[in-house]
Amino acid sequence: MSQQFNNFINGKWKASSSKEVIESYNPAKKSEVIGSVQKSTREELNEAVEGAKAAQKKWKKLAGAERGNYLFKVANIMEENLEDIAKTMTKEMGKSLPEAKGETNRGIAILRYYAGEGMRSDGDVIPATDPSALMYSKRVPIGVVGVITPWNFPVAIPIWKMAPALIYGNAVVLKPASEGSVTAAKVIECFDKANFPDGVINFVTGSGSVIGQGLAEHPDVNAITFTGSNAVGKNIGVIAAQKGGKYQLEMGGKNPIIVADDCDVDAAVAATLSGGLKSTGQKCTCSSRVIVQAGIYETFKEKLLEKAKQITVGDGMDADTWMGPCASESQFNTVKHYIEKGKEEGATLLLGGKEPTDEKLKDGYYIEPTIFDDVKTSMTIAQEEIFGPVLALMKVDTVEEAIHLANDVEFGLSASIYTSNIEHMLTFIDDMEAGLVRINAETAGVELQAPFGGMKASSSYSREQGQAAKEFFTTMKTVFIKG
Ligand SMILES: NC(=O)C1=CN([C@@H]2O[C@H](COP(=O)(O)OP(=O)(O)OC[C@H]3O[C@@H](n4cnc5c(N)ncnc54)[C@H](OP(=O)(O)O)[C@@H]3O)[C@@H](O)[C@H]2O)C=CC1
Ligand SMILES: CCCCCC(=O)O
Repeated sequence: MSQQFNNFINGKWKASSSKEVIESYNPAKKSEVIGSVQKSTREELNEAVEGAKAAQKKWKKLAGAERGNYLFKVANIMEENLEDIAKTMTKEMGKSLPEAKGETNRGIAILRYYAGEGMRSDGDVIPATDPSALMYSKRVPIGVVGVITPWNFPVAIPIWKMAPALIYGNAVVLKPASEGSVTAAKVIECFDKANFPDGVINFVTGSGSVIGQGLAEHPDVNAITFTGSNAVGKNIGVIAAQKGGKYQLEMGGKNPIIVADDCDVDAAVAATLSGGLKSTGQKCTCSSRVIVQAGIYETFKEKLLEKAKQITVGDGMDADTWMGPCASESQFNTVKHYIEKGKEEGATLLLGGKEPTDEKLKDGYYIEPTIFDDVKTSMTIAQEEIFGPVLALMKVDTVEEAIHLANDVEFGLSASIYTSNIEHMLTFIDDMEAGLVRINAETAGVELQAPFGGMKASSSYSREQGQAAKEFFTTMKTVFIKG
């Protein structure tokens, strides 16, 4: 059943003065509208920022424990609505229902993690040279935080930004991706039911170029936290820097998984398919380059193809679906463009590469699991983020060559190696230019309590999640008191 959501501004759900909405379609059933949100104007955005600025002055004065209780309440309310949120996610962006439930549970766990932060140390006592004086450091909030999020994790990413922002005393204005806005609205409903003080939480939907850009430009938005494409992220960083605001950018990835001769080949095959094709390859941490040592190449390739052929593609709501559709028509067209590019540039198409022939799948944005062989590092499909179910196999002679190739892209988010050799592991940990380096584990699957973020073009080098989030969502005062 299609649901229309208004903006949530200053504690009230309000329609936009534009009287226009953005409809969200089910990528598994192109004609099905699953819901709609407001196509908001700058005026609505300004009203939200103004409310956030006023509310934050009182919000920051609450005890951390009291702020934490609000987050605990949201977590409990989300738990009661888990099924509805997850089904909305699957229908809005195609992720399989088990993955959507997993993501929603992850959001709940993140809320509880940061709720606890309200009772933990927020500074250090530092001995002053004057023995009669007291000196200490104290973390304080930034003020109003703009949150701009993508469609691929429409619950977890908004929460892993909002929860730390809120617990450390900031107020927030969330602008979700248009493709994931109905799901995000369901999450905001849970925040609403937790009865936050008016203005602490704000939700304004609309096109990125109007509302997203407006958030980045607004002089009263003190910090912007963004996850999405490099093109948009870089633009936000420039705008934020020019106005003197803080910014945090998590962007694309072109993540390698290295398969060494001495590894558990079945485990490497499983990790390549799971890390590369789960969520239809639409995670910034998905594997897309598979760099395999010559000695195991043929065995690995044979096993990979055998398992890939067993993957069931279908509607994320169907229990036997392993891989759903691309999240949108535009993503579907992007993936098809890169597949054509791979063929044009001389890669060998081993598997897939087209829309499934199954009649049941005619009405969705489905692409078969796709595997290219003979991929050269200079090829477009080896260099650019496809964000779809496409794997590029590359052969090397040595692990040193593999690591060199793994680094031969502008991105540096996540990287894995499958090996039983400790020397290879240690060299990989030291030499791999990526924010997440994983041994005998797939490239996807960050844990909420650990720092998350990339290097090179993948990130602005700030880190999210775990204790690292504190660095971005607070600043430090040094206090000196003389009796
Ligand atoms: N690293 C990652 O985690 C992700 C990477 N990507 C990459 O980005 C590509 C496009 O995906 P998409 O989600 O559209 O990513 P975008 O970068 O286009 O969008 C991310 C967010 O930014 C908003 N936005 C768009 N334009 C602007 C702007 N000028 N100023 C401020 N905000 C803006 C979007 O709003 P709106 O949706 O309304 O346009 C959305 O909320 C993918 O194909 C993939 O390659 C995408 C998602 C996650
Ligand atoms: C923005 C991408 C987040 C990836 C989360 C994961 O790999 O589980």
